[in-house]
Amino acid sequence: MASKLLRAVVLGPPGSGKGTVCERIARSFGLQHLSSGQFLRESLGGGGEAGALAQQYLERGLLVPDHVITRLMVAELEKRREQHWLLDGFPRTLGQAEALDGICQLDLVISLNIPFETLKDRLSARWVHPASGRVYNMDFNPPHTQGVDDLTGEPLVQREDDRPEAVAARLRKYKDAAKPVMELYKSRGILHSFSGTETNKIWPYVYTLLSSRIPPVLPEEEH
Ligand SMILES: Nc1ncnc2c1ncn2[C@H]1C[C@H](O)[C@@H](COP(=O)(O)OP(=O)(O)OP(=O)(O)O)O1
Ligand SMILES: Nc1nc2c(ncn2[C@@H]2O[C@H](COP(=O)(O)OP(=O)(O)O)[C@@H](O)[C@H]2O)c(=O)[nH]1
Repeated sequence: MASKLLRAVVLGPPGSGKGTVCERIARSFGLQHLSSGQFLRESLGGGGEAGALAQQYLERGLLVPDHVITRLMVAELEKRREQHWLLDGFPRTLGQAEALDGICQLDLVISLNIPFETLKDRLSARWVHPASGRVYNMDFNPPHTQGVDDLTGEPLVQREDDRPEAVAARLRKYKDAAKPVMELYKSRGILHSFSGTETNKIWPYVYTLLSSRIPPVLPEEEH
């Protein structure tokens, strides 16, 4: 078993289950789940330059410019040089992938390939706790009490860009930006694609792949 630090990325369209799969991997293998969306949300209101810049984009549901997110992610990765990590939401463009290449060598890229109809259904049933980024789904993982976050009891909200009218355009945009990123990782032989409509069915394959690189701290069924 390799002892070097694992550098992994999970790619997939909005609603594909990146956050859900990353949480399971983080728990099962004891590695850090680093979500670019989460870092951006945390940077807002902190008085910093990155936060002020990012806010203008997030308010409008837009991707932030490459240099803003790259600077933020590089700073976070620098703090975690001695840890295994897994990226969720970054890189999202070829420019970001090239910047990431400048600071590390990726071992593994997991791509979640989920049918469009499934994505639409999931996003319209997604509810989030804005402060923490915790995500619920009214069918798949509902909160204990309807409409409120399990840990804080604060209200859950539906994101504007999860409305069905906004989803198709969002998915198209994702595809255009992600295609060259996937091609890059495929050409390098580190891309592993998983297709299906249910995270629970994809999970055992993801677990097996990860187990070949890093020892698990929890068995597959205890994610
Ligand atoms: N790598 C990135 N490049 C540019 N903008 C980003 C990046 N990551 C996140 N953002 C911005 C734009 C996103 O709309 C916002 C929130 O990100 P995130 O929580 O990952 O949700 P998302 O819009 O990607 O939807 P989803 O969780 O459905 O994939 O942050
Ligand atoms: N019905 C159903 N919902 C799922 C499944 N996997 C994840 N979800 C939900 O689908 C939504 C999108 O998942 P998320 O992990 O946020 O995806 P991301 O946008 O790629 O990070 C969330 O509400 C999840 O709880 C699944 O297998 N079935």
